[in-house]
Amino acid sequence: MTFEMLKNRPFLPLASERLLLRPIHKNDAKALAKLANNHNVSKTLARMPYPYSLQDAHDFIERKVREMKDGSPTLVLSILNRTSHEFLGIISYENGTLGYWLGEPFWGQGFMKEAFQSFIHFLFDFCEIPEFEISAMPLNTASVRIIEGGGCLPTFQKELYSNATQSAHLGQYYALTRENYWARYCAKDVPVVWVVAAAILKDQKLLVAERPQGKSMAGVWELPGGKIESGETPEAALARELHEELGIEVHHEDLKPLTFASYRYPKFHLVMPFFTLTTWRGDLHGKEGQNLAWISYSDLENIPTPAADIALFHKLGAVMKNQGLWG
Ligand SMILES: Nc1nc2c([nH]c(=O)n2[C@H]2C[C@H](O)[C@@H](COP(=O)(O)OP(=O)(O)OP(=O)(O)O)O2)c(=O)[nH]1
Repeated sequence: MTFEMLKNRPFLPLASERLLLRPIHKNDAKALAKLANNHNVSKTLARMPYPYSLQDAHDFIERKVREMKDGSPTLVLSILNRTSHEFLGIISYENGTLGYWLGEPFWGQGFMKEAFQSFIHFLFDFCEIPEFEISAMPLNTASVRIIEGGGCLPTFQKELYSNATQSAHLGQYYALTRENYWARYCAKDVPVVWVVAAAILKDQKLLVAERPQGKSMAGVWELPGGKIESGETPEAALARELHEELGIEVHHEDLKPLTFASYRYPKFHLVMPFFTLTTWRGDLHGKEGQNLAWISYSDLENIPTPAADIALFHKLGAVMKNQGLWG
């Protein structure tokens, strides 16, 4: 996928343990202005003005939303608390350069490290960017730790002019290539986990299930399915899982293979054959107390999904919308 391909498609929010990253939106203006109007935040940033008014926030958001719509290589995402949806800050990629800031009340809790990891993984994996550049003022030690801890390598030093302090400071520049990122990310051997999942479609809607509390990735919405047991075929495993989870009977001939995911999570490598299903027997209902939802294509921008599913949902959208099976 490239930035051009993100155009005119729903942007699936990026979910991590505590955070949600999604494109900046005009409703963020008030919270953004409140957090940005803080000299402690803007003094180590090159372009942020101080004081920062509500009008500044509206202008910034309007400009960035327009640039993202144009299909330019720009992603400006709001960092939100995944549960409360409170606005915490911004992370962005614009023409090869990454930038971020976090509101002062949220410093010192590892939020930016988490947002940074989730965002750069998406940029290298899904958007296939070849590399990015990032800079920080060395006096911003928290930021330097995140950048260096993320594997970025120092390139050169240059003066950075801070709008807020109206003065120039020494800036350290860094870069990270896709090749170096993957080499580092994949350096550790992790187990391969085989999972099978289904896109169940009815009346132009897709069924998704919320991962319950207590499981990994709790609260994200996934496709029904589960782990393939030893000796099982993907089809048999899916039929078993759908019977256990949804009380339906599915036969081999109901299942149409669509694509598969091969996705590296930090602790395991997921391989997930992915089938579509439009016919089954029995009354479909959640048998394990899980929340279920029938969603349309545009609803995707409002539900967090496992990172591995983002590409699957796009593929599903491309195929099923054409066939008139998903609206
Ligand atoms: N069922 C399903 N699982 C998915 C999807 N996307 C995705 O990354 N997964 C991951 C989440 C889990 O780590 C694994 C499925 O395991 P599971 O649902 O059978 O088992 P589990 O949650 O009890 O296992 P675990 O995560 O606690 O290890 O695959 C998806 O769309 N559907």
